[in-house]
Amino acid sequence: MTQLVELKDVCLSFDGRSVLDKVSFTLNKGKITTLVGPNGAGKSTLSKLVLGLLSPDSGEILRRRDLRVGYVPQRLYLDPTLPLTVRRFLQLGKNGRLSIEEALNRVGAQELLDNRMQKLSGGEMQRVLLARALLVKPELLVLDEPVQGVDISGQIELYALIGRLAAELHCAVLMVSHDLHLVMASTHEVICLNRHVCCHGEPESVARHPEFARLFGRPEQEVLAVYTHHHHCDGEHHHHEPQAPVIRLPSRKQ
Ligand SMILES: Nc1ncnc2c1ncn2[C@@H]1O[C@H](COP(=O)(O)OP(=O)(O)OP(=O)(O)O)[C@@H](O)[C@H]1O
Repeated sequence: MTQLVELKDVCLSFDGRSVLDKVSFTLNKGKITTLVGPNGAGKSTLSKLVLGLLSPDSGEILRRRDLRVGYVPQRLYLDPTLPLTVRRFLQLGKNGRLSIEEALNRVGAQELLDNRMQKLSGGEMQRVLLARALLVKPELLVLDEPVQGVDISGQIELYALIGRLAAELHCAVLMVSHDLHLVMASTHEVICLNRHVCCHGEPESVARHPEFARLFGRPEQEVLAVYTHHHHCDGEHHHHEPQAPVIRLPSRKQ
């Protein structure tokens, strides 16, 4: 079965204020789905519904039985005075399906094993959080802003890494992102959310959708080149290379 989670007409209010209205979509094995939308659009809330941390007021969420889920939360508070190494941090979440070493290897962060968590750079921290999410050998990865605190080239690398992990583990990914520019090359589907689903589909079609333009600005206002990665195989080596922009998108205006 490729379908892992299905949301049907999900609604949720906080204190009488509607935050999500009739949201429906499915998450499938091997597919990366990205939620984009402005601040307060309900992206994190929707991720928590998918994870089962919140329940909808109405509508249905069908999850495959015993689904293994890895989660990278939007915020992680670490006591700056706590002497916590990466190894110890990962041991706290360990459940034995993947070793700590293998999880770190998969995210290219094996050399961080004995580093202090509080001393990690933004990109290193995100890799360690991804490694923690991999320990369960997830069938679904839920990543709430997995590139936050990372510079542009680091973001491109992280998105490429997430794409590789989804393919290697053949897992579904639900990712929250603030914008579509850099995530485009690594996602199969985009859901543009503003409390309801404004538009939904392949990244190129969402980028051209009038609702997306209304939320994020018009292409003529300011444009940003989009990174796309191309696969080159010369028989021995497999490369991922940044290429010239193939599509120009509006920058987000708030
Ligand atoms: N536990 C809660 N109680 C009350 N209101 C909440 C709660 N959690 C979220 N909200 C509200 O729900 C709305 C959606 O919040 P959410 O964090 O899901 O948005 P988001 O799209 O992830 O935003 P951002 O991009 O800023 O992270 C916001 O107005 C927020 O204040």
